[in-house]
This record gives sequence, C-alpha cells and structure tokens, in this order.
Amino acid sequence: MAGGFVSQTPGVRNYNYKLTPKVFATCFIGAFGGLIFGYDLGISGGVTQMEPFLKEFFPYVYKKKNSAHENEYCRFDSQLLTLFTSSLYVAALISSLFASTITRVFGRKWSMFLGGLTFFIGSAFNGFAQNIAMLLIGRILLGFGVGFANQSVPVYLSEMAPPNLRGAFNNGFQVAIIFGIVVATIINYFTAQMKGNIGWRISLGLACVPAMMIMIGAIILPDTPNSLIERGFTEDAKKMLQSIRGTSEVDEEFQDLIDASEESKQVKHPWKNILLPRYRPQLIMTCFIPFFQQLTGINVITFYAPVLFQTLGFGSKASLLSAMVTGIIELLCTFVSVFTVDRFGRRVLFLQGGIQMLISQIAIGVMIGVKFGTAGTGNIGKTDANLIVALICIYVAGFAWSWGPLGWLVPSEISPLEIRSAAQAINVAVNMFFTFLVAQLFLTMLCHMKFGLFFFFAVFVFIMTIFIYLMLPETKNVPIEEMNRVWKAHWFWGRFIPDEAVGVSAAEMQQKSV
Ligand SMILES: OC[C@H]1O[C@](O)(CO)[C@@H](O)[C@@H]1O
Repeated sequence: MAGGFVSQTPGVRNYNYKLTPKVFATCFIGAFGGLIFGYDLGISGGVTQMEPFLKEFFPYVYKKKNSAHENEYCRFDSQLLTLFTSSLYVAALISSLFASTITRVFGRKWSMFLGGLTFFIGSAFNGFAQNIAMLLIGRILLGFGVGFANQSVPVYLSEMAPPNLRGAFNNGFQVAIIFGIVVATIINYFTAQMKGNIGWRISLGLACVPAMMIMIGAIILPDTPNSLIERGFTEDAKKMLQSIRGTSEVDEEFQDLIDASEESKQVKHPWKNILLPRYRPQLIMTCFIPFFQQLTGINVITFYAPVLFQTLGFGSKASLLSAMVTGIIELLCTFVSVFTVDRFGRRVLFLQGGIQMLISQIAIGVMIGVKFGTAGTGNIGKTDANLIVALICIYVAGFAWSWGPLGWLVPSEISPLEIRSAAQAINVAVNMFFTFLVAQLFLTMLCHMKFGLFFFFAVFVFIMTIFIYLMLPETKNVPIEEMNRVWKAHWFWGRFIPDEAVGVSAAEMQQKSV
C-alpha cells in the first residue's frame, strides 16, 4: 500500500544504450558543480575557529572564546559569527530562483558557468578581504554561485544519465559535495597552523580552484538532449542522444522526450503550473525532501564538528582531525549509495539510513546528557569521547547513503519537463533556507537545548522515515518523462493525476498498484 513497488514499478522502460565514455565524462565534469558547494560548506567552520581571522574581523567573539566560561554548551554561541557562515545560504536561496529561468531558457550548462564565475569572483573578494564589507560581499557572491550550480547540476546529471543508472550518476553530485568538504577540511588543518593572516586567506582564496574547474567544465560540456529539445534544437538533440547513448537506435527514448516537450509547451508558466493539483506530489516532495534533509541535523556535524569535538574536550588539532575522519567516512559511504541506489532503489536506502541515524542520534544524546547533564559542566573521559566520535561516524554513514544523495536525486527526477526548473529551484531554495536556519541557530540551540538538541533532530528523523514509507513511491529505473505513471499508481497521490497525463485508463493503473 505504501508505494513500495519494486519489481513492478509502473513506467519502467528499457531504452537502448551503451555506457559511453562521453556520458561518463560529461557527468564527471558536471558533478564538479558540487565541489564549489562542498568546498564552502567545509571551509567556513574551520576558518571561523582561526584566531587571526577572529581577531581581524570578530574581535568580540575572539575575546569571548578565550575568556573563562562555566557552561561548555555555550562556549561558542555568537550570532555574528554564525551570520558569516550562514549569509551565503540566503544568497544561494535567492539566486536559485533566478537560476531556474536561465537554466530553462539558455540551457543547463550556462547556468553552471555563471555559477562558477560568480563563485570565482567571490573567492577573490574573500581571499583578499581587508574589511568586513569585502568579506560579506565575497560571501554573497559565493552564495550566488552555489545557487546557480545547485539548481542546474542535478538536473543536468539526471537528464544525461541513462534512466537505469540515473541514481548512480546523479549521486555524483553529492560525492562531489562531500569531496569538496573533505578537501576543505584538510586544507584548514594545515592553514590553521600558519602564523598571521595568511592561513585563512589561503583557505578562503583557494575556493577559486573548484570555481575554475566548473567554469572550464561548463564551456566544454554539451547541453542535455532534453534542454536542446526544449529550446527548439530538435536535430541536435537527437544527435546528442545518439552520441551519449552510443547507438543510433534511440527512437523510443527520443520520441518520449519529444512527447514530453510537446506537452510541456502547452504550459507556459512553470511557477504557476507547479501549483496545479496534478503536480501536487512534486510540489510536496520538492518542499519536504530538502526540509527533511536539513532537519536530519547533518550540518551540525558539517559546520560544527570541530566545535562539537572541542566541546567534548578535544584539543583544537584533535578536533580538526576528528572532523576530517567523519568527512572521509561520509565520502566513502556516499559511494555505497552510488553503487546500490539503482539496484535496491531509493526507498530501501531512505528507510535503512533513517533508522541508523535515529538510533545513533539517540545514543549520542544520552551519552552527552549523562556526561555533561543540563548544567553543561564536567569532563568526559577519553573512552567516552571516542565512543561519541564512533557514534557520530555511524550517524554520518547513515546520512551518506540515504538523505545526502537522495535529497538531490529524488526531487530532480520526479518532475516532468514543464515544471522541472521551477521544482528544482524550490528544492534548492528550501534546502538553502534550512541550511541557513540550522547554521544560524545551532550554537544557540546547543546553548539552550543542550544534549536535548540531538533528541530534537531524532524526532524529525523519525517523522521523515515514516513520511518516506507512506508517501514516496519507488522511482528507480523509471524514465523521468514517464514518472506520471508512478504517481498515478500510488495509493495517495493517484487521485491528483488525471488519466490523460499517463495515457492509460485509471482501471489499468489501479490494477498495477495492487
Ligand atoms: O554533509 C553533507 C552535506 O550534504 C548536504 O546535506 C547537501 O546534500 C549539505 O547540506 C551538507 O553539508
């Protein structure tokens, strides 16, 4: 009843394709888009711990950090400092809304290019920052870049990939994000040991490297067949499809793309369309999936792992090192998703990962609660601290093969062409909004909710796991343009999808879903 159709997912097609080097190369370069986002996610937490950086721009925080404090939970609480981290996500949120038009009208690749360019300029502002204004302008430009890349790259990957391997290809985006985070953490580990202002300047300035990679990549990349058809280049689209699929026999897939595009032309306003009842499943999913992804609490670890580890009594070097370890585990475990998502499907990973995160979060909350109590005083022994780090790794692993990559994959694959760019914009905007909120509020929440913070996120993980169980049908192996059939066959969403949207009788669909 819950939509777990594994062997008989409606809409599954078997198009002709070979795995061509071209499709690998394009998706590999495309995934660079994730690097700029990841680099930024990973670099900010470490930089805001560097004393020369704090002294230069946030002297008040610097003083507070080094003064005596009785309550470990509140040691780093500063709105101003978190604003530095989180301002980028507000800019990304705004730009993802504009990016959707550019992605649709000019194609996916130019959106990526623009993302790389603004990110590049932002990294220069930050690396050479002389005052707080330069720092903030830099952050905003970086944010614009992230918004453009996050809007266009997942769509690009999903459209280029052969439908049967779409999950694996799309997960390349999250792999690139985590890779960016890990590289940034390693860079911070070394630059933190440098004297004077040079360390943080290198950390922030090096963001220009992933920016250049995506800019060059975007120039070389071809556009997707779907986007070429959408913009009227039908012949080019067919040639492109033949070349990425490695066969001239692409008629069936091509015809499905053409049909989908024809249908989408009748609807002029993706933003208005997505509000129509027949797109209700996509609207709800593109709002809830990114919301839930952030409410797993993952960014508490991404941004503040070093802070969290210091709170647990680790020295600052040991804290950065532990953050590096969790990052590497996250990277390795994201590959688990790459290799299993198209075989086991999205639901299995979501459900298993959710349960794993839930159990580890509760265990972390209990352990910290027992050790620090509500007063936030006390010391944690070495064995216990190591046990908490191990639990954090188990939690991160669960996220890495579930909500991390699937948070990008599912929203980018469930929407038909006529609403795709708007849906992806909503996905990015909601993701950025809650990334912002968690980044902004975490330290204050830790200060006030104490160890209860872990239970707070655990409640959300519980709710999201039930949500997936009941509301998300399996989408593996279903061509994007055939997705309506999956919704039509779902016990709840079926009622929103008109029969003509799937070209089969309702009775037939009902039969399939039983
Ligand atoms: O650490 C994992 C990272 O992945 C994301 O959830 C994006 O998918 C980020 O918000 C987070 O920082």
